[in-house]
Order: sequence, then C-alpha cells, then structure tokens
Amino acid sequence: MNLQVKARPSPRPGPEGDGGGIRVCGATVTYRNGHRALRDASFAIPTGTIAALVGVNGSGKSTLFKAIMGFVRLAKGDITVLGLTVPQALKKNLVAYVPQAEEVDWNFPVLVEDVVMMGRYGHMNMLRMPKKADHEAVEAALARVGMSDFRKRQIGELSGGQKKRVFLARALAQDGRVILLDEPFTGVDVKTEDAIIRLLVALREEGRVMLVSTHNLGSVPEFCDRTILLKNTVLAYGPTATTFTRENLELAFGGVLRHFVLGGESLHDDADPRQLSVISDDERPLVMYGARGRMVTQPAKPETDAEADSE
Ligand SMILES: Nc1ncnc2c1ncn2[C@@H]1O[C@H](COP(=O)(O)OP(=O)(O)OP(=O)(O)O)[C@@H](O)[C@H]1O
Repeated sequence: MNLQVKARPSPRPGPEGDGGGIRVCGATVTYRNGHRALRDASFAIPTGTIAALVGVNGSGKSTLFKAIMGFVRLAKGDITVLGLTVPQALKKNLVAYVPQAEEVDWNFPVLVEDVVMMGRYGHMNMLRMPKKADHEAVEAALARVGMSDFRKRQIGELSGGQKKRVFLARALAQDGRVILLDEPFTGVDVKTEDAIIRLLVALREEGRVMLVSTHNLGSVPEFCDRTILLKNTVLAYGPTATTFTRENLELAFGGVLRHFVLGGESLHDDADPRQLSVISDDERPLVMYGARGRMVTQPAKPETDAEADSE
C-alpha cells in the first residue's frame, strides 16, 4: 500500500510541558556529513508518564535520544529535562539511557555487576571507589530485574533479554528520574517483555518519565500514556488514545506498514459484518476494530479510556 506523507507543521509543546518532564522545542540535528537527521522536532512529556517514540528505521529516534543525552549538539532548538538544560540534568545524573543492543561491544570483558555499577559512576568521586551505598544500589537494581544470580557472569555470555535487563538495572542503579530506552523489546521473549513493561509501569508510579522507542506497535497502547510519531520531525504527539491512530501511523510509516483487514468468513462463522484491522511493521502487530481503527488493547491509564470512549 502506498500512502503519501502530507507535510504538516511540527506541533509545538503546550503548557503541560512547562517545568517537569522532557520538553523539546524546535530541535534540529545535523551530523558532520551534512545529514539532517532531526528537523524542528517539538514535543513535551510530563513526569509520571511513559511515552512511546515510534517511527520507521532512520526516522531519527536514536538521534533524538542522543540529543537528550547531550551526545549530539543541536544545530537549532532547545531541550529541557525536568526544567533544566541538558548539561545541568546530566550533571545531576537525572537522565539514564538503556542503549540498543547494537551499540554495545559485547566482547568487552566486563561482569554483569560491573555494568550495573557504571550507573553509580556519576554518584562517585574522581577515583570511582564504590561505597556501601553504591554496592547496595547495584544489589537492589539487580534484584529488581531478577538478575542477581548472574552478577558474576560476563555480560557477553548472556541472552539478548538478559542483557536488556542488566542495562535496565544500570539505569535503576543510577536512579535516573528520566529513563530513555532505545528499543527495549527487540530480541526479547514475551515473558521478558512483560517483565520490562511491569517494571516501567512501577517506575512511572514513582513519578519518573520514560521515553521508549519501539517497533513493537501492539504493546504501545498497553503501557504508553503518550505517543510521539517521528519522521525526521515530530508528525504528531499527545495522549496515546488520540495520537496512536491508524491515520497517524500510516502517515509515519507510509508503505512500510503491513495492513490487513479481516472480516467476513475469515473472521466470523456467521453474518457478523464487523471487521478487524491488523497493522504491523513486523514486530508485534497492532489490532484495531473496524475501518476507522479503534484499538482493541486497553490504553495505559484510566483517564485515556475516557478520551478513547469520547471519540
Ligand atoms: N553519526 C551519524 N552520522 C551521519 N548520519 C547518521 C549518524 N547517525 C545516524 N545517522 C543517520 O541519521 C538518520 C537517523 O538515524 P537514527 O539512528 O536516529 O534513526 P532511528 O530512527 O533510530 O533508526 P532505527 O529504527 O533503525 O534505530 C539515518 O538516516 C541515519 O543514517
């Protein structure tokens, strides 16, 4: 299916983004080779929320993370984290990052507990001598992700899902108030995915803010309060119930998405006229009711139920 992408002005953050959370305003990133990976991107997510970052490969998701982490410089625009500039937030250890598996050199000989201890570096002095509180934080973080028994294992010896949990533990040990997760579900089984989602929901209850890039469309309405649709700029952002729609997904993914409509004999034994739409970019598919695409999965929070019902 070929869908044309309409040019839309990048939506600007509303008042909800003032102060807390992550606020990105007109962010533009141009790499050294001249490639502009992010153009005039704007959105705001308040604290105590989980936001999904959704877009095709190369749409700028990792670039946006790098900008929030201060790894790449903004050519234009401005990012604030919990009301602070990026350097101020990094200095206070407020931002934790769970990288994509491809970004890590798994041959580097380091123990699981040492990886998690790296999360404590920002809390230590120049000599990086761990204190009792650092060891306790590592212990607690490993226990929280169910990886205590693996603490003396080399990180490279673990499965994909176990490695993800270790990097989540590193973010927990750091005690970041803002946690950026770059594709945490890629290469993990459903059980680990559920465990990660439960952990993120618990972290939300603690008032943290999480930005999660994912190709796993089916899980977004399950646990993400907000959605940001990216295609080198922000096409749409807002509550998942009103933003994560079929129309917006088609805008963001164009012909990359597979789209099936099931109805008639392939869905019902009787003359029931109702249809199901299935949308996928080849990870977990999103299932929606009917031609307009009403989500089957439950939105993350009760108030978004109300918004969905009022559609
Ligand atoms: N260091 C770099 N130098 C030049 N171009 C880059 C660099 N890093 C990324 N890019 C380009 O910027 C664009 C956005 O890349 P980015 O990694 O942010 O996308 P993404 O949405 O995270 O993709 P994926 O879903 O594949 O992880 C791509 O076209 C990529 O080739």
